Amino acid sequence: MMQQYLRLKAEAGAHLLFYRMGDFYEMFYDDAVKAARLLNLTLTTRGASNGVPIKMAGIPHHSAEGYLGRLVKLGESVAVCEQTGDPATSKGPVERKIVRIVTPGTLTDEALLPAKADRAIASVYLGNGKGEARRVGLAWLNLANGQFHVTECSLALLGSELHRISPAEVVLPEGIPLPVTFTASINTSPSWHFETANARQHLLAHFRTDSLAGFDVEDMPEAVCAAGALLRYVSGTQSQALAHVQQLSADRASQYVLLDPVTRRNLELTETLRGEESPTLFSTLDHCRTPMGSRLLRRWLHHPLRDNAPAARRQQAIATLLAARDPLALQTSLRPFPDVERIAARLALRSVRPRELASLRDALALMPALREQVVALSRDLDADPHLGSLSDQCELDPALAELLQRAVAQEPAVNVRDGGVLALGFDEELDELRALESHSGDFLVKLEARERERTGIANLRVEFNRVHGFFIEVTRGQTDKVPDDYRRRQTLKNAERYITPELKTWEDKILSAQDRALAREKWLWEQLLDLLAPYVQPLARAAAALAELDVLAALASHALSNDWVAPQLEESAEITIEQGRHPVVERVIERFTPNDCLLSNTRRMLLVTGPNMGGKSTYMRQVALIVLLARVGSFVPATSARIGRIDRIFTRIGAADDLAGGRSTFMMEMTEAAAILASSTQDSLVLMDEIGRGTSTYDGLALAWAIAHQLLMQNRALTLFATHYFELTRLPAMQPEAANVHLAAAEGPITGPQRGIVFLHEVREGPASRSYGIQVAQRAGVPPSVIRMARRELDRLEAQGGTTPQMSLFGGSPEDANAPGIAEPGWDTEPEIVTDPLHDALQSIDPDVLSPREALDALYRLKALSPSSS
Ligand SMILES: Nc1ncnc2c1ncn2[C@@H]1O[C@H](COP(=O)(O)OP(=O)(O)OP(=O)(O)O)[C@@H](O)[C@H]1O
Repeated sequence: MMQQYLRLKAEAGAHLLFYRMGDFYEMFYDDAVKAARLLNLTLTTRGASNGVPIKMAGIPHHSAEGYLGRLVKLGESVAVCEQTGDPATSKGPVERKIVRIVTPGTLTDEALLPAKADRAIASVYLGNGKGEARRVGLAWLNLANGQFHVTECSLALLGSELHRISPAEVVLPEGIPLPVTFTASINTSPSWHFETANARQHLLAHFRTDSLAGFDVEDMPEAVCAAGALLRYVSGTQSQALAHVQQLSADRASQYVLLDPVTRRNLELTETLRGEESPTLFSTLDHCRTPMGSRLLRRWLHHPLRDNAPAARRQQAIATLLAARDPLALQTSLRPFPDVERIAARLALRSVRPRELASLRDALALMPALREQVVALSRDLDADPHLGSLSDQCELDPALAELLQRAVAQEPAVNVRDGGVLALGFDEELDELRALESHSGDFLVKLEARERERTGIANLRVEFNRVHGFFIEVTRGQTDKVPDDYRRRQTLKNAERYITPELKTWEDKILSAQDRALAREKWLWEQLLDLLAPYVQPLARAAAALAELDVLAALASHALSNDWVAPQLEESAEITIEQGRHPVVERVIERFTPNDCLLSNTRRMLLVTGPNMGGKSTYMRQVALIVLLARVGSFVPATSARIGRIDRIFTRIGAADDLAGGRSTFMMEMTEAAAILASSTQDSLVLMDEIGRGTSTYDGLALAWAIAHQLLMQNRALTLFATHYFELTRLPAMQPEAANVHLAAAEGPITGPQRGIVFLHEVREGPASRSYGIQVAQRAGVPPSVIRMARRELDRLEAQGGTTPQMSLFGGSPEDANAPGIAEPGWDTEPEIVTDPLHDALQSIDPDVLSPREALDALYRLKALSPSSS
């Protein structure tokens, strides 16, 4: 047996091997140690190999799904091996085979999949070029709905693309590490699977075509390599052909508004910065009634569209639903629909469950009414072509509904192996076998009456149990009345159990009828799956339409209840928002103050100033989210908005240490800024929040200045630049394409909850007049003695005028910011940094090499340079 195990383990490779033994799946050697640790199982031993006991851990087969789910969540893959031979006829160990491989990216079982999120598997293939010329091919497959995509990008964009696709598992050629940081389960395939000829051949064989021309991927050689290898890997994990994977679609970078990983995180699209599920943009908008709708909404939010036409189609459909005041009615009609998308996929993989087919049957009965509802909408309102085409997509051959009606039991059992899943009348032979079973009750009652009369034993009973089958039970006091043809079957404390020739004959007949009925039902089920196979593609199309209707209705109902409007989509990059709100924050605070935003060809940068807690970050994020929503095709939280074609959204907001990646806060900040400077264009929206604050004031201010300069003059991106450096507010005076705005605040009462400062959260033109840092600190509960001291220090610094590091950097004071005629650093030249002799002297000291005497001298020198000593 161990030989057989070792052969199968070699086949399973790095995957854990669940080795079926009776009612258990056993794991041995290192697999047992690992599984025991991950699943908290008891580690035992069985036999020995070379004198060393073999480690073993096991799980009951009936609870395997739960354990599989836990392992997959931890990023493990499992090869499941079953007994395929008949133990009765086997010589030696019964034949076993690996029947499926469960990996994090190839799940299709409902119990293991999250309902509202996709779990795709991706493969990455690195081309041969160098630097920018090096292309990366990416392919990804969502096995639970059959969608198969490819794309190509530069190495620099690989991280962004992986975050967009968000696969649970990545497959790489053996020996090639993933060249970017990305959290997923990593598995490998032989490198030759990725070779062009092999990969193409595999794809052609799968799609049964002579060329890939029909898929429009001929100009993506690296992606084709990745796709071929991926399909081969995934096929290897399933015991079925991937019949539902019928299309290969090319994603082109120009289709979507590009969002880098940091921006996806900062905008809290589907996960908060703390990694929670809500409140996020997705959790706020997810009024979908079906899981497939929720998954599509999630995909839409991560794929804002660059072109206006497809976004406008969605917007128009939402407007149509709103004009008919119908989103709620449509949502009510959608609610009873099951997850048709995943049912269609499992149908293709022949792993569909009886109850799923029953729910599909019930859903199909509702389909005509739903279609009529959508058609009526588009007809009443001068025909909305998009809604019309979604309704057409939902049209299915009535033969499908009829077949399911005929075949599937009204309330089928959970598993086919339990029987009772096919409807009465579907198959004559099955009905006869079942009739035999159901008549058995009658027969037994009659037999019992007859035997009581024959033996004179009034309390004689005919019964059945799983272990002993049918028997006649006689209490101990009556056993002397038992006739000769009774054979003893079992002795209990107070009774004897018997069998008679007549009862034995009956038992054989019934049990064989049960077996035959089960076998017949299993066979018929397979036939049914064959009959349903041609409907997989139409069902997948209908599921896609249902999902889209669900998302459109959800967005419409959110727009209706929150007063959102349809943004006008423009060809040129511009952002005009009147009375905009933050879509998530407006739901959680009572009175949200709306704000405008204007960014255009002649007003490309807004320098946003204002106190801490004033609302700068909220304002910037709300602008980005309104742009993103508009590009998704949704309505937006504003009284009016005009949003142009934006190619990318970049954000540099706050910063977290990347301790795992070995980068400090400041390093992260600069890495992100570098990426923005390298890639933003005049069609990009850039949010920069307090860049440069992670280092000394001089360095920080100088960097912030230079970065703002570059963004405005070179990249020419539409930029919101929040800063506490007042010096930057001078830019507009020198460069009219920049403008100052600030978040207004007012001095509050000395005491009470509003003490020190009142935040108005209102965006006003012009720079902030002061920073209110001390007032915010006071509100935060910094002790009064510290606040008093800070105030004194501030008064002293202000009295000195122009000696704060910020002011000295560029000369002059912030009050002069917009005053004409002041000598400014040349906009086109580097800002001149005025140095501080005390600071310079300090910098030149290296304490590690000074003798005590030299240290004392240095201290005197510094003291002499200090301003207060003069
Ligand atoms: N427009 C608004 N209307 C009402 N409340 C708002 C508005 N904008 C922000 N707020 C509230 O003010 C709080 C602070 O906002 P935000 O974090 O945007 O300030 P900030 O200026 O970026 O602060 P810091 O500079 O300290 O990061 C938010 O938690 C929010 O509740």
